[in-house]
Amino acid sequence: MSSLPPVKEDRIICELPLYFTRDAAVHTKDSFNVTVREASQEQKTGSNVAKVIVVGDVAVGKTCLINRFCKDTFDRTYKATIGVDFEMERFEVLGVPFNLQLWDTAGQERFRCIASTYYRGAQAIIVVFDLSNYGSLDNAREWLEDAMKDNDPSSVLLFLVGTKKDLSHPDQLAQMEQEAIRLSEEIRAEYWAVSALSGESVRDFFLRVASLTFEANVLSDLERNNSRQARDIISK
Ligand SMILES: Nc1nc2c(ncn2[C@@H]2O[C@H](COP(=O)(O)OP(=O)(O)OP(=O)(O)O)[C@@H](O)[C@H]2O)c(=O)[nH]1
Repeated sequence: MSSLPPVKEDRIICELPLYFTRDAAVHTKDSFNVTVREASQEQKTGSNVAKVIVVGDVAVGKTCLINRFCKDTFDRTYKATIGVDFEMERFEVLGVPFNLQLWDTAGQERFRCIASTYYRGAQAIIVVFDLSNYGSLDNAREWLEDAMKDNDPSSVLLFLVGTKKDLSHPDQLAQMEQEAIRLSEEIRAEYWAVSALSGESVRDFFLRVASLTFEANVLSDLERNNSRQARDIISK
């Protein structure tokens, strides 16, 4: 396993459980595309996969963020996501194969209905806003509430991600980050600031998502096994 840069402490806002979440995940690089229909069927494959949905205002940079990580590309031309797009990314966490299903949803109002039908069963929600656009941070809470409707708040990991860090003037950035950190504390999300253009923090961010979702899956497997064993003992 290659060693990874340590996670910056100042990015860890809320107290998520930390058993083996540091430097644990490795991106195995052989990502693959499947259709949304195939992905929907794959949702039931169990603890070696986590569903992650990416939501946020139109043109905040959701697709670019995913493409920077999955394909190491960046496109300056805006192409709206229609409904949802899907990427499956492979990792190894502590040597164990693990997949992230990344659901890139449309920010445009007219596609919101279609996109929201894919929210159910998310293990992590990434709410994206644009660090050069105050309005997109204002709307982050509404996106989160929408994405939470069909999910269990006690088991979903939340991330608040400010994109386009390269565009922000330092003064504006400081003010936006202050506001974003306040919101992330309130909603118990982990806050990250990234740039898909430069690639800053993108890789660290997704490795963090992989590590935390892997850990959550392992813990819930353990819990299930323990309660099954307890039931077996009681019924004997
Ligand atoms: N400078 C800069 N521009 C960015 C960055 N990320 C995205 N962009 C630009 O912002 C625009 C919108 O990016 P998208 O990734 O398509 O936005 P989106 O959130 O997926 O948009 P919808 O699919 O409509 O919801 C594009 O023109 C990108 O080139 C970034 O980190 N820095």
